[in-house]
Amino acid sequence: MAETQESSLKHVYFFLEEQAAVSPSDGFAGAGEASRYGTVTHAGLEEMQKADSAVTIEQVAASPSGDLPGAEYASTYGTSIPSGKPEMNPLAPAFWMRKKESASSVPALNAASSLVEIRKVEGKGCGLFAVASIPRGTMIISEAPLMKILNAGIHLTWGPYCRLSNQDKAAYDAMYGYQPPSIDFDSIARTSLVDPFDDTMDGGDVDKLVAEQIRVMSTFAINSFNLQPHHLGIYASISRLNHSCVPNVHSFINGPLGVNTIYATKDILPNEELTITYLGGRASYLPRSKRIPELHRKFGFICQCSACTDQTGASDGRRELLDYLAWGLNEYNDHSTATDACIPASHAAALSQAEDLIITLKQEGLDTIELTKAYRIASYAALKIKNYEYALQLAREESEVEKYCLGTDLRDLRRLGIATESWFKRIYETIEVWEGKEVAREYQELSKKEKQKKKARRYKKAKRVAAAASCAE
Ligand SMILES: C[S@@+](CC[C@H](N)C(=O)[O-])C[C@H]1O[C@@H](n2cnc3c(N)ncnc32)[C@H](O)[C@@H]1O
Repeated sequence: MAETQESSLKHVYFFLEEQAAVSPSDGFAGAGEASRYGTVTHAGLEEMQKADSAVTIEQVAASPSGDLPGAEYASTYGTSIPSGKPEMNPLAPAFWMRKKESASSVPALNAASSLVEIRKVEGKGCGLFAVASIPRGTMIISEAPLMKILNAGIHLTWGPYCRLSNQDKAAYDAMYGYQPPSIDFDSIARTSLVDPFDDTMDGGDVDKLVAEQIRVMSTFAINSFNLQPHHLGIYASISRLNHSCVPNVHSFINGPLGVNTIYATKDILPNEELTITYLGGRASYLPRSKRIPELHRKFGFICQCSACTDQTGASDGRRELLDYLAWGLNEYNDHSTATDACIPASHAAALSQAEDLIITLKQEGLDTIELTKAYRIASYAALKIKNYEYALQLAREESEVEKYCLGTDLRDLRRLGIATESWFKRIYETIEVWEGKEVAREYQELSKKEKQKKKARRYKKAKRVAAAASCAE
């Protein structure tokens, strides 16, 4: 059991690796980081779920954000991104820009949402912008992929592209494209896609065809998301989301629904740009001096977000602290000894460290999916020291963040036993084992009441926001 718990702990911070799914949402930590923070696949979570204990830290490894664009080309095309990482672009290393100017004409967005529209943005091509006030927790877009391919090779884009309807082809053709110089698109096209024995084409025809295939492949490369477990997908609207190191929306690939959902993780004002993070895992916590070159190397742009332009050092200081806190909590388990100052050696110390992590994430504006995992660890530690009320309060906080990042249709997470709902169940079971049925029932009642109070407060706030918005109009 000790071994199971420890290996599970390795995954507590899998989300740190994940949020990339860049989305093109959900990150870009280097391959070397994988062993330190661990990554969790659905299969891995299922394994973790098998461990049987009243409360084990595997339950802490909560909500997946495994929606990020695929890393799966890595093996085929030689990038160093480990498979399964939620990176926005599997072909990321060393992109060079192919057609930034293509954004000069703004294509009509077949909007998957009436809350956003596509606009040109100076220096970024196009992006998605709010056309109304969008309160935190709003599901802004729910979109099926325009096209998806098996993540076994970029050459697989050509066939599905040719079969797109004219309308979908037009949406695809309007998208932004890069050619990563690290990938030899030309030889992929000539060896995998052109029949060398076809003598009906002359050399000029072949070159034209190859150029067209390269265009299609490079568009897919920069705009695709990782659809677990085996596909990559490109979205007419969602692939238009630009990056910020302080994002205001979260992308979640909801497998059972077959859609990518975009939720507002902050209150968004009319005309504000919607942004996701292309960075995941520890890469999010890099100081700007390292983050900026990393984004440039992988995506070909210089990030000008508020964190990257902060010259005061405050943002860098917080990210350094986040890295320290998160790494230590990742190493924490029921048997931790303080071999390193940042690894909590007791549950009380872990609780305090997780609280610091929560506060710092909020201060840095990273109050998105990472926060659910921080709450889960804090709740786990509180439960271990038998502070049941606090454990439940932290679980309710987690549940709220889960809702505003992922929504409520979480069939996959429930099936895997990693949704907050399952964590609540585990807390009650643990109380029952340790304190008896009656006490567990009392806590359940108490938590129900607190949930209702919270709901009433949320409702009042939503009414206030709606009233303020109608006054402004
Ligand atoms: C998935 S596309 C995003 C949509 C794209 N801007 C468009 O016009 O369709 C990714 C590309 O957008 C641009 N981009 C994304 N975020 C950016 C940012 N914060 N600053 C500048 N360019 C950015 C980069 O060129 C990047 O390679």
